[in-house]
Amino acid sequence: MTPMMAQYHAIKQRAEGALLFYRMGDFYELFFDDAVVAAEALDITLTRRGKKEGEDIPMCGVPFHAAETYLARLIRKGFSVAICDQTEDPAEAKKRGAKSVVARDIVRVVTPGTITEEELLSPRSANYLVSVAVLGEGAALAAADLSTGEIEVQSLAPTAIRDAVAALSPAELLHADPVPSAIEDILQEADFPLTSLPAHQFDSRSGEMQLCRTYGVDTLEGFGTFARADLAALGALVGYLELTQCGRLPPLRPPRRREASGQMAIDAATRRSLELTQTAEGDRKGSLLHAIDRTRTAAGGRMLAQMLGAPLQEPAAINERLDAVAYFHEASRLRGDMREVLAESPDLTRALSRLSIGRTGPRDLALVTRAITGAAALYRYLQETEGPFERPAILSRSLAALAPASEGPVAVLASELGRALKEELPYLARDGGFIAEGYDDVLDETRVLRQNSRRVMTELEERYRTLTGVKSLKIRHSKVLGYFIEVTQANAKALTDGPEASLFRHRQTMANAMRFGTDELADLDSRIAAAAERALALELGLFDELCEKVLAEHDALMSLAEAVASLDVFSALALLAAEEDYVRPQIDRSRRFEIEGGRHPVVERALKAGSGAEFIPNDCQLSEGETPSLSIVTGPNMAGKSTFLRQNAVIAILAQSGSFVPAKAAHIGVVDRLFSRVGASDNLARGQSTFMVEMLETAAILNQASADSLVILDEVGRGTSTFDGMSIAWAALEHLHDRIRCRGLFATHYHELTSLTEKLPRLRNVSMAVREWKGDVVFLHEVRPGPADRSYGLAVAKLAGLPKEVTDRAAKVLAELEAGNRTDAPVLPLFAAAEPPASYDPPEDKLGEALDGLNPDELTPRAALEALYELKALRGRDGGR
Ligand SMILES: Nc1ncnc2c1ncn2[C@@H]1O[C@H](COP(=O)(O)OP(=O)(O)OP(=O)(O)O)[C@@H](O)[C@H]1O
Repeated sequence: MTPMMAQYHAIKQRAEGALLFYRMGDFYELFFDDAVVAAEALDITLTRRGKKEGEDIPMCGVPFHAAETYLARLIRKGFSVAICDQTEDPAEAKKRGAKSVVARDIVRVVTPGTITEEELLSPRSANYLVSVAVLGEGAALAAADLSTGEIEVQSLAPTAIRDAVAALSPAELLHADPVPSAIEDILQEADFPLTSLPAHQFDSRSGEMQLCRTYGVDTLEGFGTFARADLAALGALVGYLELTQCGRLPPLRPPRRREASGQMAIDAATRRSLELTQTAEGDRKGSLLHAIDRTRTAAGGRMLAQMLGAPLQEPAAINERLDAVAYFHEASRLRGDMREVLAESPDLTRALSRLSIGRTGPRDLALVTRAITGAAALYRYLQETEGPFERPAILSRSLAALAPASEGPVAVLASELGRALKEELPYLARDGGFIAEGYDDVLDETRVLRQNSRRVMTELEERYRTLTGVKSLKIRHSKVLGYFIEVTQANAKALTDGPEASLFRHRQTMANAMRFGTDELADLDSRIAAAAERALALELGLFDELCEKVLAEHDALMSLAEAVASLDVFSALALLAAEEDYVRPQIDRSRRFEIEGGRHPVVERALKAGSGAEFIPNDCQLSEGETPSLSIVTGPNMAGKSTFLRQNAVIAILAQSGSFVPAKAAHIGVVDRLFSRVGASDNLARGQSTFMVEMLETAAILNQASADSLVILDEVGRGTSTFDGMSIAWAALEHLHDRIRCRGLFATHYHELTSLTEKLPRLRNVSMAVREWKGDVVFLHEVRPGPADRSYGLAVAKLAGLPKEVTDRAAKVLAELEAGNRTDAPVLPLFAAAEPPASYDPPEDKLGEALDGLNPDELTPRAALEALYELKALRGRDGGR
């Protein structure tokens, strides 16, 4: 093996699972399997270089200058790449002997979850590296966004991991190897890159030490209290960040605790079915987020996505947000002014992260300046405009965070950066020429010589012309020769044989010209070169100083960036409300769900863009006074059931995220958990039958929903034989009605279910209105009280273009079946066996009633203890009910 290959193998071993980009001259080369994989993924030529054990060594390479593009493609495909650079000057290596290899080392491992480059990141979504730790009964998720320096942790039960992971939608997930059994399934169905780390990296004790090391503290007490699983997840996460960044970590903010308890719980299946932030196909376009996003900054876009992904539960917190939206809703002039500033506001958060890891350039400094001046303008608008009502708390907080942009060190920083930087800036600091004239005296002096060189040269040229009498004599410059004198062959004699011949040294003979040098020129040349070098060194020094000055204000700038994002979000939501005619929802702790004239933002938008058809608004009432109720929705396919179901879930999410809602009026008692199941067919890839998936999901709902939940089910039991499916749907409805007593919407094709309203007092029937016209159906998309009279399946089949023979024949079969059914009413096998009581009485729930009668806020500790004894006793009597 050649010494270079030996070095390659030693380094490759340390790269673990990553592809190794091995720097050779102007290329990053890949060898062996890496080359085969990368050539295929990048669609580049696979060549060979040398042999190992008689076999050709496969190789492919990407040019150093274009490496980022290739890197981006590999990362997008889920690969990790270890960048191995030369760590010494090749000249140094030569000194050790002609055959010695240039020292190289991995300088960074680029993985999907640890990228910071603008080119690799999507500006409007967070890029989360997530680690999951399971320790016995406890589990934790830690998540970091390296591009913003944010890091957070949440403790949860192992059963809650799936939904929490879905909420974060990770760019990369870290887990222990061997895989804890609690997460085996989650990993199996993951559609994001997974990285396994040896189990010892998930050790809570060493995790704690790792965190203390990273944050430079002796104890973590100042950051709050952490469970063992938290420490394990955080420790593994931070350890991995350090490993991949090879020690160059941005200043991470102390881990923040994500309080899942304050949020509306939305499980993974619900997120998928409602297409909150992406469609089933994984596109942003067509998602709810896309339909409502009017933000103008990338950070605002990320904040909105975060809010929509984690709606709140606390009415006070929700109303605080709604106040901010209402403020901008009314103050349309202020909103317009601010949004013009926002449109020009750059992504300060990500620039700060790049600055702190040194992956930055002069343009990021200019970006900081623009961000601060923009923030100052926002501050002025907000401060000086008299609003429609007293400034809401959120906006007052933003105002306070923006204040430093107009005075104090941050404002000083902006003006200093403004003075320091030129208008046109190079991408890299090492290209030089970015510090403005007049900022630094020494630099200016150094530059004078270079700037004057043109004048000095013209003077010199004139002098040499007089001396030699050659009018066409020129002073020119080339990379190889530096400055030189050029005359035509014919004129050369004047220099070689003239009176001043001793002055001129012959340097080069060209076809038509002769080139000469003089001591003066050589001297000037080296002074100019030295000055340029010195100027660059000075500029680089100033660049570092400026970066340090920016980082000294890191925390203030981060708060500034957050305030700008928040103003963007609330003014964007206000604009949305104004443009799309949304209304402020009334939010409280009741169990009401009353929507008047609700609409679906995405379907409405699609209709507008497509046929231009009007969206028909529909009411939805899932409560009677304070008591929750359920609705069964019937009607033919294509009549708009799914849309109606989803729109109400979406309205609840929007409202609790702090947005106005697409409706005429809305009164919603906060929803603690939202379940939505609309079609389960897309899970077939998991290798489970549609029916099995549906049952698993229905089980999850029936086990987890509470009286504060909102449950939306579309055609449960569809994937099995009619009677089985109907029986299950029937029993599930009863359970939701009697035991859980939640709010819910239930779409079904089983018309038999509509008769359940006779037995279940808090169940209603609604249906999608349809008109028949000359044998064809016309969908009115209107929700009306009462069940649908029949299913119109045949009419829809006709609409879909089924051959006429088939629909005619089907009509005959249907008529026969219906005739048969009339004499022979269907018996549901499940209930036929169980003989359901004719008049249905919900079982008595003494324990529940006793609980309902307690108000913890009014109890003394002693009374509480007594109440607890009573409840225990009741449970004993109830036989466990
Ligand atoms: N309220 C509405 N106003 C106007 N058009 C609507 C409305 N609701 C639905 N539509 C239109 O009808 C189409 C079908 O709606 P949707 O998918 O909700 O029907 P469905 O009854 O659930 O059908 P299926 O039972 O086959 O799933 C939508 O794509 C939309 O174009």
